[in-house]
Amino acid sequence: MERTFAFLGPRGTNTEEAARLIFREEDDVFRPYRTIPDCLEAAADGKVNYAVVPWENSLEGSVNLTLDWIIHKINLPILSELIIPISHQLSCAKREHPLALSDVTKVLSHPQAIAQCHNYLRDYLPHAEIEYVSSTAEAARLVSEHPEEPWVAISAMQAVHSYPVMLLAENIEDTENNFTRFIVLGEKPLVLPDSEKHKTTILVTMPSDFPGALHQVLSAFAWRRINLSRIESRPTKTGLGNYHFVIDIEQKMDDVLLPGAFAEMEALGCQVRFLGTYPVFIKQRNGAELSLRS
Ligand SMILES: O=C(O)C(=O)C[C@]1(C(=O)O)C=C[C@@H](O)C=C1
Repeated sequence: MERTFAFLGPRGTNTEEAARLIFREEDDVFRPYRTIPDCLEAAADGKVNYAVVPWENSLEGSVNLTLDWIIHKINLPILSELIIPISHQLSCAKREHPLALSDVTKVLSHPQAIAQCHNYLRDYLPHAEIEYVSSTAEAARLVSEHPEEPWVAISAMQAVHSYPVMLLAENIEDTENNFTRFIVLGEKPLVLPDSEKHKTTILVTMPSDFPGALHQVLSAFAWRRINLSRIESRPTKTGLGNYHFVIDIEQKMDDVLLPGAFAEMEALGCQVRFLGTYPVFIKQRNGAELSLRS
């Protein structure tokens, strides 16, 4: 049966690579959208079955736009997580001779990608202006459409192959430990391969003026020996100092332990919203195939 996936486009983004790595049925259809909110809204409005969006990067931290849209705008469960290594390539529009780095006036890319290449940019392109665009593939596309301009793009290799650009430098990310987590959201359950690793994500909103609230929330997990892998705070947008907490729990939803922890937090006056319980798939840097970290 056909499954449709919205991804942050245009073709050649890291998000598209992540989506195509895991969803490989013959009938799987991938549709590019211009922004992360567009992807999420397309899934929420039923224009596609699922949205695949970036969620967290090992160098730059959370993708706040994704967090905020999930917290404030849509109500779709997280169905799966994909973690892939990210490498960035520098390219210019196809021309007779490669552009000299000293002649480059502008570097285009997604803000997360620029942040992951700070060292290279400081060392080799300190004179160039930075222009943030909606995705790394959009940067390659824009650069390819302006061959008369001394511009370069930072993008994935797939974008270098997808647009008329030429490679100037390979793997310019600050460290090899550059991984991005992507999540898949949608209304219908997804048929996925088995995974050894699972997570559950919740959103906790504390009552205001409650001394030690965060400590008590954490102790609901600690004394049950439940492992957490991330706590991210985001403003509730109701006033300075008010926060939601997105909490990643290193296990599947169960019948006893997690409901017990959630009930304990609710008894403290916290609101607990369940965002999903899902398998995790990880591609190692040197593995051609998707593999699971044990
Ligand atoms: O622009 C892309 O290629 C994306 O898929 C987005 C994105 C992100 O938002 O983090 C994904 C992975 C990299 O971390 C850089 C950019």
